[in-house]
Amino acid sequence: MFLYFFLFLALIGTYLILRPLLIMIKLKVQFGKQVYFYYIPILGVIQIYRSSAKKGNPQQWVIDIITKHPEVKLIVSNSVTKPVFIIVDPEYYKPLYLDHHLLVKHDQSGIKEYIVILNISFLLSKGLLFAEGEKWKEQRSLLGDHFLFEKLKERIPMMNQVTRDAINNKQTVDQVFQYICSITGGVVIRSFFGQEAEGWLINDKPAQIELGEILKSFVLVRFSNFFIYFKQKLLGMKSWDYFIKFKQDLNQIISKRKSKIEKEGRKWENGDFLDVYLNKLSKSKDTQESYQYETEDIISQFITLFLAGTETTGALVSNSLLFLSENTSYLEELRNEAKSALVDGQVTADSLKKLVQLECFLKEVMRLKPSVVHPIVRQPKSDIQIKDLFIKKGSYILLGSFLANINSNHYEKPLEFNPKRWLQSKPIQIDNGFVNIPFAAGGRNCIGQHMAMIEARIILAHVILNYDVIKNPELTKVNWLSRGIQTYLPDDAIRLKKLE
Ligand code: HEM
Repeated sequence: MFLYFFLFLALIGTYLILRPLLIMIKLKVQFGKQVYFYYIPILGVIQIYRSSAKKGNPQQWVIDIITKHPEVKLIVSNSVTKPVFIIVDPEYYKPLYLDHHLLVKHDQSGIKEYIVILNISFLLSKGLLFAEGEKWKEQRSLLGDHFLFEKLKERIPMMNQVTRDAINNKQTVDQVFQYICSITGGVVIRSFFGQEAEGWLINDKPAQIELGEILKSFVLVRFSNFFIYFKQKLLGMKSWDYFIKFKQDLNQIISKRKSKIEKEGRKWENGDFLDVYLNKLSKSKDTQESYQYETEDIISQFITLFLAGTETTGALVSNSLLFLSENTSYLEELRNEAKSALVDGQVTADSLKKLVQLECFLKEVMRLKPSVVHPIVRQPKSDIQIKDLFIKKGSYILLGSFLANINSNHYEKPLEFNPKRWLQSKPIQIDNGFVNIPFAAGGRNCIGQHMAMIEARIILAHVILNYDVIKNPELTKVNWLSRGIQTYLPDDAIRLKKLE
């Protein structure tokens, strides 16, 4: 009896392990050369990305597939017993961006689980990135207008100031990514809390630096395993009390603004996100609105914007500096453009428009080394049919456009770094409007995209006017760090040295 039970379990186990392979074979029969499949029992796509990362670039395996086989529309692999669909053809992923309600964000490495275990749900759950349904809609409509250029341009002087303060403090820079993130993080903090967060220290370090470190350790747990979590718990490394401490700090900052309003009346002179929230908070108490805002909404949204806006924009600027260190003629060209665009040493709303070459440069960097390679992994809420492709509920989906962006069907010499292509009338040969979408597309696209592009232009203009950008002489080959599978980052590749 026991033997039959064991055999039964073994049969089920074998079926589950082989199930993705059967799906891949079926797709191969249906699509022929247009489907590429890569099956590794149980480990699947995680193992493929890991071994590619060990060779210096986690994305190299997919780049190789697309370079050798531009006809591929779909790469299929597995994650334990589930199929993973990497959708390459824009015609297939476009409907999913447009109808984003068909999919749900997948808790990639148990982030929600950790949040519950650690009792730190205030961190992200109410923020835009992870909220779903009505809660997401409400938050998006509350903040949407404040991310439009007309509103953001009021923040341009602050962005100049934060960048120039950082530059004044540093003669040479070795840790370029961290340095740039201290600027992009500073901009998010100031955009959210205005002057109220001036001088905010966490563990005696500037908040924009320490907060980045804390979130990194959180992300490390997210992308690693329980072992690290317990190690941190048992050995007392990077205590989770940090989270509690900065929640207290944030509560204090919010209370300070509230009492200021009580004393001086509501002036709205700050125009920062805290104002937007406090305004909403006071109104939703008076009226019987369906969604009642609380202080935790504010904290959660701040952490979300810091997480979504700091390293992404930081990676864009750092990656741009690497390309500049490899091509000094571009460096000179962009310096000249920046010099002529600045007004009294400041980038203004008008001078931003003159940074045309710089904008093309950033676009080309994002095409080849995107700050977000894929949006967060998705799962269909129920079985879906996209054209002739059927995807079962619960499968994993990685949406494009990184692979479309390096495909010879869409670009001439796709792997060549050529910012000038963006000055051509038709840089993308076949384009359904979804080939070059570094900020995703549709209703769930990046709310911070204009802010990111304004910031990146301002920071890069100031940095190249003040520093020489040098490739790390000790490095023979640039390795690209894998932060999950999301961000592309050159490992310790550049140095900055103040110009005489
Ligand atoms: C170069 C910089 C940036 C890039 C490449 C980028 C890219 C993206 C992408 C691809 C998404 C879609 C993610 C998904 O659906 O899984 C996204 C979402 C988001 N981004 Fe950005 N982002 C950048 C900067 C920023 C900035 C500066 C902010 C705000 C301070 C921001 C805030 C957000 C938020 C809140 C979402 C979630 C939006 C929603 O689900 O409604 N991002 N971003």
